Amino acid sequence: MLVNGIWQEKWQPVQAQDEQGRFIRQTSTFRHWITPDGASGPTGRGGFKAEAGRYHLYVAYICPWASRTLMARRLKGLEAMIGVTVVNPRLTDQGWQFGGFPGADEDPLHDSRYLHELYTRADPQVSGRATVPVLWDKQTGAIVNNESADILRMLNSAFSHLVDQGPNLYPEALAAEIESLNRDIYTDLNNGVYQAGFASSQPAYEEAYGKIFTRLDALEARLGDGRPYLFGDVLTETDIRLFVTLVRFDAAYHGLFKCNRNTLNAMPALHAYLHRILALDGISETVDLDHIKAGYYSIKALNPSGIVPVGPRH
Ligand SMILES: N[C@@H](CCC(=O)N[C@@H](CS)C(=O)NCC(=O)O)C(=O)O
Repeated sequence: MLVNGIWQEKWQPVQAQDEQGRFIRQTSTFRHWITPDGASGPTGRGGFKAEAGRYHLYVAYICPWASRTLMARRLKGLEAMIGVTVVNPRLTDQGWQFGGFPGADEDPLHDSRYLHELYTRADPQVSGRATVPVLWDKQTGAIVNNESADILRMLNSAFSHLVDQGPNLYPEALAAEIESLNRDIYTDLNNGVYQAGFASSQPAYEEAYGKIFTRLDALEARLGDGRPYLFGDVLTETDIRLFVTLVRFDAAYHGLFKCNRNTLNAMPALHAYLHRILALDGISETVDLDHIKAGYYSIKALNPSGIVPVGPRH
């Protein structure tokens, strides 16, 4: 991680913990918003007007948070508006690296070697983790935002006057229900799997494991009434937020993170839901199982041998 703009060599991919051994997720540093006219959004400062070709997304296919933004970019038809660069799935002691793995890109904008160089380019005094996703502004050389929940929401609406495509991922009429289910899915699943995987005590692990499978059982029942998506016929941002965890479940969380009561194959409604979303136009291209497995299984603290399991293949 970075402290006052200096990369810390003793960086460990295991994140902060509380006194009971529970994993604690760090907060994001850059919180500006792209808006149709450049006015400021709910957080951060203004000056980031929606314009074709001005912004660039840095992502990792391994990363569920980054994948949210890739999915939104695809669903909203923004590929021609916003470029994408995919980092190497294996975290190094310098954090995310460009190139050096099939499907990983070099940095097309600054020829950086590591992602943290973008953070210090944007703010020479920055402190914090150099995480993906990063939404970069080519015009001012700034990081607009590195919080996937914000990016997902701004991609839904900021460019609609330029490209009118895809579902409204955040319909006003569902806002309260979306916020509430987002919270449950984040706590129990998106972050819950990391809490299971990075727990450093038996009770912390079991607490996370319990939350994960209670939530999966509830979602299996919810989808069991035949609805295609969580809120019925329309796909929302909540579906994206659930999908990114489900699509990694059997390949990474079941084995490496010990979320192993069952695989998702054993939950028919969730399994069908996962494949329904995967079959949407362009979505399978936002998922790369080789990156996902290589990335998660390169976490030395959890898998010292670095051996990557052969299965599952899809
Ligand atoms: N709050 C961030 C979290 C992003 C995040 O944790 N990304 C991970 C990859 S899955 C990362 O870049 N980790 C590197 C690090 O923590 O140094 C978001 O949702 O955008």
